[in-house]
Amino acid sequence: MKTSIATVSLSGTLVEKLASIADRGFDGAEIFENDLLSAPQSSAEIGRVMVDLGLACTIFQPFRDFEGLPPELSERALERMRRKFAVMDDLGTDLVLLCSNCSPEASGERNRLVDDLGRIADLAGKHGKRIAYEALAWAPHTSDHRDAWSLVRDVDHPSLGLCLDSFHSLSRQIPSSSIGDIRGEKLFIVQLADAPRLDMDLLNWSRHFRCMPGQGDFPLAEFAAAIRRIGYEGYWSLEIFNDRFRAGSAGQVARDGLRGLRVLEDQSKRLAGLPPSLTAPVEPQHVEFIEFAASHAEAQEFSRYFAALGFVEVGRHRSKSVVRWRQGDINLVINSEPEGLAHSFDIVHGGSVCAIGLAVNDQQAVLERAGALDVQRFEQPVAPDEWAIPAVRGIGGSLLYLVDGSSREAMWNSEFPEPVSASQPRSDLTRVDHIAQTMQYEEFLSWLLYYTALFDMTKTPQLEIADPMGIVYSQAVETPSRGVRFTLNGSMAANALSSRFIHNYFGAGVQHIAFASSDVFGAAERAAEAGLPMLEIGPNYYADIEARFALDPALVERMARLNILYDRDKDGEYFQFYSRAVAKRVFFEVVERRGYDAYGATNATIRLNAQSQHREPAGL
Ligand SMILES: O=C(O)c1ccc(O)c(O)c1
Ligand SMILES: [Mg+2]
Repeated sequence: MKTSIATVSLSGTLVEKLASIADRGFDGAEIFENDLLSAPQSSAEIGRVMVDLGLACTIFQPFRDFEGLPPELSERALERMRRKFAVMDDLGTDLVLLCSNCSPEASGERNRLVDDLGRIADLAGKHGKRIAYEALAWAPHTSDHRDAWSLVRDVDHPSLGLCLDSFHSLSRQIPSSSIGDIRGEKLFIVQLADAPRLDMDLLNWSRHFRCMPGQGDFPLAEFAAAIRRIGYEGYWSLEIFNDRFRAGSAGQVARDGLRGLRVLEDQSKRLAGLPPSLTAPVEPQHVEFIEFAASHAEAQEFSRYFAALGFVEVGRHRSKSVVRWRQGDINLVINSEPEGLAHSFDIVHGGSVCAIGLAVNDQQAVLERAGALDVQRFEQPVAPDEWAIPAVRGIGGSLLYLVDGSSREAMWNSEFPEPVSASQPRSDLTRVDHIAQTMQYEEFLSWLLYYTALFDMTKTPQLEIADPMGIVYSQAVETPSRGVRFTLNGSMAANALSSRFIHNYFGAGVQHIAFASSDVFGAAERAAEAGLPMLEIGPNYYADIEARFALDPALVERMARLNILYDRDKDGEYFQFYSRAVAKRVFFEVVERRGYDAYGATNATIRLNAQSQHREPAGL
């Protein structure tokens, strides 16, 4: 697959954009005219920069408002086009993008459109140039790629072809099967963008909300597969108009773009019956362990919470200052080593989660996919007799260990041989239900793509949750069998809990951990008795759910006493309670799912308000 990205997708000056694009490994770049107009370099100099960087100029764009104009305007537009050909010579491209006409002066009369497109194609041909005609979704006359194709087909000129842009086609829900009618050699360029499904006007949706393949809701794999089936051999070019991306790091956006493109390449090849280009994604089975970095004092605080929740310290590492707590299938590891990654993590963030271990049945497959998708591998020296667990970098510099599902018992026995406590863990908590990670709003889509690209995981729709200090965006990524679930949270509001977390914590990280229980009432009862600092929920909530869900008053009374929250949907019922936060950072949740598959989003507002009671007066 020949890859490209439009310069309009990234932040920075034109030369910086091109450097980031080349750095990440794209084959080419679309030069957006505005970027060129505002650059201090001449077009010839930009052309040389691209050659030096090894980037092809895949297309020069856009050229607007040509076909269907009154004759005198049409002549002027032709002259404008002629001048652009000189710029294209400097840039080293023969391809220019012509957007369907949006001018109020344009006619939609078909014969005129065919004639005009024929004239501009002739002109291009004389200059050795080619024109890719694109139907803008909001254009008054040609807004559908099927219409654009019928014009291109009827003009039937070697210098006129089509540009397919997934945004314009999929925002209008044009069936991708219609691409089958296009002749492959007449498709001059493919532009790709994903987008969230939004109910808004097409132009603003396109100019502000496009995102990288895999970050939105469009059926891009079908779109791309249909293009493969007609034998398209040209560039696949990302064209992402998004305010957030243009405000963010060009390197990160370019990396995510290429990551999304590689995944799309693989998915579309599989759909089109071609050999896949990536190792198939692996479904992580479950969370094998969660590792906390903590000083000795912080370790005591964590231990107090763990013990109250029914965990027991079952082992000490044979050579390191690391202990293992256990209950059910949950392993919590506290690392208080005076050096190494956990220690650096503790210095930066304070006691917190520095690593997560996911059990997988094919470590090698995950590593291969990580390598192909530019996910950073983490390697550290291991002692000769130490169990080496491969890891990749995750959120906020934390680690994601890939634990071999078949040898995990042997791993625990070898690394934590010493039994510590004679007492048995309670059986209130069975497994890790989900892990909530909080990040800057700007990183949100990036981490969403990280999980869904690397693993066999899909995302739920994005939710907006009302924090008393602003809106928090929340979205989950989960495996098909729900063995692993992460919820991602980010906010633009400076004082929302998620933003206070990032501020307090110096970066993105795990904000809470939810454990599954098959007896949430018993678990809450015993945790409270054992002194777990509970998050208290006010009485109005309980009056409301009793009425809203027609619940038995005796049950509601019990929930109120134990601070248990409730939700119900078509699938089933959800019960949940929360601890207070350890050192104002990480907190714990216990959930019982009775057929329910979501995360109690309506209760998140209640929880955020309850937590906001504990906010420090300074606003932290
Ligand atoms: O929003 C626009 O005007 C615009 C311009 C060029 C494109 O290729 C496009 O898809 C949209
Ligand atoms: Mg486009």
